[in-house]
Formats: sequence, C-alpha cells, structure tokens
Amino acid sequence: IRHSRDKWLRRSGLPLPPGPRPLPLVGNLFDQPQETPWLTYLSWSKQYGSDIVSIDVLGRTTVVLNSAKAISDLLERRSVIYSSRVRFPMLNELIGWSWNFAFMAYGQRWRERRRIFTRHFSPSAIKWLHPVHTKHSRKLLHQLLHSPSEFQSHLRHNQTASILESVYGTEIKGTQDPFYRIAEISMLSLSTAGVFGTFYVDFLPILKHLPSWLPGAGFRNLRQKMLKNEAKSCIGKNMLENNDSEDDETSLQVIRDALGIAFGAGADTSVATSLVFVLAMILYPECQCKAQAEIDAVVGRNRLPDFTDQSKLPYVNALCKEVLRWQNVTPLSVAHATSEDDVYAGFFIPKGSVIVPNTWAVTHDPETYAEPAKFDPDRFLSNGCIDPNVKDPQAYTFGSGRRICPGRFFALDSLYCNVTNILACFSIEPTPDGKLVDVPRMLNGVISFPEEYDVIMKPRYLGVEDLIEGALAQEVVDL
Ligand code: HEM
Repeated sequence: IRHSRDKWLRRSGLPLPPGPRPLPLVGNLFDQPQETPWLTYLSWSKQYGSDIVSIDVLGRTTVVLNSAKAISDLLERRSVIYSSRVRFPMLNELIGWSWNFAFMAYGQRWRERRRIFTRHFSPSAIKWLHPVHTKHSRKLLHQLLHSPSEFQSHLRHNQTASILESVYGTEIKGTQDPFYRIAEISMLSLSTAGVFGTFYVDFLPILKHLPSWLPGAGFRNLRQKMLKNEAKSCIGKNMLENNDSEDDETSLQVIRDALGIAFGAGADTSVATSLVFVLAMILYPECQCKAQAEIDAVVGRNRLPDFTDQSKLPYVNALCKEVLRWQNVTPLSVAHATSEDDVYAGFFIPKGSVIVPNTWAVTHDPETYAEPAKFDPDRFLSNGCIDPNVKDPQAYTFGSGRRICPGRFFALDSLYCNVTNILACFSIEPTPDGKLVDVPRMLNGVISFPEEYDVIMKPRYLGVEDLIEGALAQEVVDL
C-alpha cells in the first residue's frame, strides 16, 4: 500500500505540503493532536520549515495554514477555490441539520442563505438592536448581583436571550422556557469539549442539543404573530417584510434557515468569549482597574454605560480586542474545503482537501503582537487612541474570505455592551481557594472554552444595586 503523499506526487508532479509521514491505510490518524492542536500544528511548521503543513487522515488531505500570509493568499485571494466546507455527515444527514448554511458546500443554496443573513446583520442593519443588547446586559447585571457564583449560566442565558429576541422577537421567560432549557443543556458542551475528537465533527456543539423544532417553530411562531400584527420588531420580521417573493415557498425556507443558524452559530462562540473576558479580568487585575477608571471618568457613577459612550472609551475598546486575540475561542477557525485542485508555494493541494486556518498561530505571532501570551490592551493604543497600525485581531478571529463570520458585528456589539456594564458595576476577583494559573488552559474543540474556574463578583461601590434595579425598571418600560 502506497502513501497518499506518493499518490499525489505521481499525479501532479508536485509534493503535498510537508508533514509527518503517514502510515498505510490510516495515514496520520495517530498524529492528529488531541490537546491544543493549534500548538502542535505551529510546531510542525517550525519542524518542516514551511508555513503550510499537511496530514492525511483516512485518505483525506488536511492542509493547515499557519501564517497570516498563507491564510490571506488562499482563503481571500483564491476564495473561489477555498470557500467550500467538508461534509458533516453526522450532523447533516443523521441529526438533520442540512438546513444549516454554516456547513453547506459552496454553491447556490449556501449563497442564497448567506446573502440574506449578511444583509440583515450588517453594522447599519443591526444598529437598531443596541437597546436590545443594553436591556439584556442590564438583566445580566441583575442576575450577577443576586447569584454571582452562577455567572457561567447567566452569561449563557444572556446570549441565548439576546439572540432569540433579536432574531425572532421572542422573550425568554424564566427557567422553564424551552429555549432556556436548550441553553442549559448546551452547557454540557463545556464539560465535554475536552474529549471531542476532530475539528470538523465538533463545530458548533450546541447544534447537537437543539430540538428538531428549531428553526421550524421559531419561524412559525414569528409568522403567526405577524399575521395577527403582534410581532415585535426583529430581524426575522425585517426579512419577511422585505421579501419580494412572499408566497414563494423556497424564499421562505431560505429566511427560515438563515434565522435558525444565528442561535446555533452565535451562542456558544459568544459565551466562550465572555468567559475569556472574565478570566482575563481575574488574571490581569491591573487591566480591570484601568478600564474601570476610564468608565468612571467618562460615564460617572450615576448611570450605567451604553452605546453612546463607546467612542469615548478607547481602553475598553482595546480590552475587547485583546479578549478576542488573547484566547481566541475559534483557534482553528472553521475548516474550509477546496473545490478544485490547486498549487501554492510549489505544493499540490488536491480538490476536496480540508483547509484549517490556524488563527491562534496568527494572533500569537510575536512579530505582530509582542509578548503574545500576555493580556495587554495597551498594545492597541497609541496616545490614548486606537492605533490603526496595529493589526485588529478581528481580521483573524472571525475567519476569512467568503465564509467570514457574518454575525461578527452583532457579536462585537454584544461583547462591548456586556464588558462595559459588568466592569462598571462589579469588581471581579479570584476565589481565595480557586486555582489561579498564569497561562489559562483552553479546552480542545472547534469552539474552545476556558477550563472551568470560579470567580467572585462584588458590587464596586455602594449604590450599584440601586443603579442596576433602576436601569432595569427603566429598560422594561422603554421597550
Ligand atoms: C465572538 C463570537 C463569535 C466568533 C469568535 C465567531 C467566529 C466564527 C468563525 C471563525 C466562523 C468561520 C469563518 C470561516 O469559515 O472562515 C464563523 C462562522 C459563522 N458565524 Fe460566527 N462567530 C461569533 C459570533 C457569531 C454570531 C453572534 C453569529 C450570529 C448572529 C454568528 C454567525 C455565524 C455564521 C452564520 C457562520 C457561518 C458562515 C458561513 O459558513 O458562510 N457568529 N464564526
């Protein structure tokens, strides 16, 4: 039995990108790293002297891109070839998630869904959702005030509630609400993330827990409310109202699918990012203090921060960028796949290859970010303003090319809103008996959560409680 490397060399006259030598039949199955694969892939680059490396797993070539240049050359400049996805047979065919465009092959079905999603999640299209983010941040503060030790569950509830209200106009009611229960169950992904096998089977673990009535029921509910003129403003309502071919069943299905994936793709990623933020605040108390001093100076202590403050809070904005960079929660992005044979840097990349962008390697490249392991928002600032010469990690952490995360503007608004409100009200400290590590451990999985940790959140000053209760009452009346 010949190695697949030899097969491709014979066929194309060019070698595959270098990598560990595969075994007959199973290829590099046993070389696949189980823990922090992003580090192993980067070490292979050093070992083989190439920023792109490859392995063969059961006959399929996987090419890992370990530099910003390779990612941009292939996923952006050659996006026509590099924008497909590997098949997710387990999720698509067995569990029935074939409606989910995040897993769809590049083509017309994907394009239709992606186009409508992108239009309705653009920065200008989601600006009107600022009050929704603000309301849910205030609810989060209230929950943190009353049961701070359950912060993980509160952060998850917060993301679930704000995505569902934004998309379907649905408000989650209490802990018996079916959507709340989904969110709770999907917490399982936290504890099982460490044992997940490969990077493509496990993308969006939350999807495994969604009941079959999503996206169907969410969409049906919304349409019924619209018929009765009872639907609240939401993205789904906008999509339906702007739908030119209203009676066309296919276009309704496209809208239904585009709405359904917002929860699946947005919830886990945003929760993991919030957990990274809280962890950074325990490990780097000096950054927490600096951000709080800025909020006190700009917002004061008589009200809570909102979106009108954002342009006046450069340190907080830099801190949000650093949260995304420091422990990016999608360290290997989401695998792309090639739809044609290609040649790059003298290497052959066969059609159907899995392409893994190692974004962790890029956001931890010391050439771009000095002392990359350190959490340091100041790296993004120059003379008290965001420095345009420092590469914004958003350019990497949300993926690249035609598949770049279309929910990123929504995610950034939500991150800013929660970070500012939490820092304005709470002092975040480690528990006296909590294990405190210098280098946080991130669990394996396409969405990488920090290993579980405890935290103490205390109101920063007398009067925080009144401020939160007052703001919440105000929000409920306003909306
Ligand atoms: C901090 C939070 C988030 C992170 C780090 C993140 C990251 C990513 C990444 C790395 C990808 C793959 C991009 C690629 O293949 O090149 C992706 C895809 C996607 N994300 Fe996000 N995301 C976040 C939040 C959200 C939110 C809130 C939504 C929805 C409102 C969303 C919707 C999507 C969708 C629909 C896709 C699939 C795009 C496609 O295949 O065409 N994401 N995201």
